[in-house]
Amino acid sequence: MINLQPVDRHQSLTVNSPADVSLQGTLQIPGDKSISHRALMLGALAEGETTIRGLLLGEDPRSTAACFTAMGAQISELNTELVTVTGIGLGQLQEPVSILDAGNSGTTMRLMLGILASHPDRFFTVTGDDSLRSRPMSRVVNPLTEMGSQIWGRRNNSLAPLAVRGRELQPIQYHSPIASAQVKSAILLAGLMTYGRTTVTEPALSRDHSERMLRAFGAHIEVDPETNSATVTGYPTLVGQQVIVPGDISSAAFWLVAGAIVPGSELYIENVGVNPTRTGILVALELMGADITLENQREVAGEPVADLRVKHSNLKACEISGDLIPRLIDEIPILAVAAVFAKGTTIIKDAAELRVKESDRLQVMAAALTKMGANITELPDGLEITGGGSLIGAELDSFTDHRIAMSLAIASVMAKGKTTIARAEAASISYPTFFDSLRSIIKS
Ligand SMILES: O=C(O)C1=C[C@@H](OP(=O)(O)O)[C@@H](O)[C@H](O)C1
Ligand SMILES: C=C(OP(=O)(O)O)C(=O)O
Repeated sequence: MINLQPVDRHQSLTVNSPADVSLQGTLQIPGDKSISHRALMLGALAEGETTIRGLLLGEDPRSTAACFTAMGAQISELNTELVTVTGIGLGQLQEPVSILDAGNSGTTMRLMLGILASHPDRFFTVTGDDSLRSRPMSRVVNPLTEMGSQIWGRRNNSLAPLAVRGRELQPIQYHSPIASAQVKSAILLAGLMTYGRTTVTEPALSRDHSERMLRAFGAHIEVDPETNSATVTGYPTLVGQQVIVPGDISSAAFWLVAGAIVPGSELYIENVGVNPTRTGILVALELMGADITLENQREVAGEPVADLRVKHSNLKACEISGDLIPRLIDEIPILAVAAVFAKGTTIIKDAAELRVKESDRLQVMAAALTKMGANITELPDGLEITGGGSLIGAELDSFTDHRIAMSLAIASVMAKGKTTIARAEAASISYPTFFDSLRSIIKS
């Protein structure tokens, strides 16, 4: 029997688990977080009305909606059925009368900086929560400064709170040192309001939702898959669109791993976005020998979608590195849990980026899984995990990181004894109904 105590704000999750259960059922997962942010932002910048179906109702898109409402976009009440954004047209954002708050959301802050920097003569201030105020913004501030923007902040303009005075910018050809969709998107969004052609080249391809959606809204976007570069031509007319947001594969990842590691399980996960720049989790789990099938593959509003079926299987270790990392960057905490139940030693490397997410995810996962009895070593840029196939309950903390809260919750289902996860409510950043869904699939 698993006893999963309810999680409310500021409460702990308690799981009592002798793992004599399996996971069974059909799951609908919430909308894709990356696509939700972009639909709200482009809807605000476009002319006319944008409709969004399937928006993620997590805290992060709520932060984006609040920021753009403060700058004059009309956004209807947020719900999953239908959200309407009445855009105000490219370059027309109003100067907000107060500080813009990106909350916990790196995507909101970084993408928005590109938009704000290119709005001449407006003044903006941007902040976020404790976690976001410690995350590096220089990765977007530097290229935007190269384009001529004026941005000030703590620690040599690299940490929020930030102040921005919008200006007419110059186009650049930027070679990003990191594969980051947030960096790429911030520059492309700045390039929308910059005469000429602005190009971003990245060392490996990161998620391409911005390129797809910008094109759908009417921007001129060229991509070169040979060089991983994307170019935007300034001052297009953006026209409101009908966006349908698929389910978030980063949220589905928790069920894919849970179904794979809990004996006797079978889960069916409907309506999952399977954009190739996001399917690294499927590649990694396939390398580990997971039993996952893609059904009903289709295209919905410019994004590939499928239903996923996962059944328990005996996993084996694998190596996850290189160009695969940006394709599964947010799934590494839950992949570490999978590796605990895989035969052999799994190596995850080239993933130093995890140290500057909502928490230092390498350090936090290594410490939490060590406390649960796993054989895990923190590497400078990754993790080394020798699968032992068993965990014990422990007192854990999410460190207010949503991916950590959910990864440890799945680990706790497989742990013998009682696990508590403090600040488990962090899950609501990207998956407000996560614990209800977990409760619904536990069968004893
Ligand atoms: O562009 C996006 O929507 C995102 C990009 C990724 O961040 P980086 O660009 O920092 O890798 C990812 O971790 C984040 O959850 C969402
Ligand atoms: C890193 C994440 O998001 P963001 O950078 O938008 O805070 C995430 O969702 O795991």
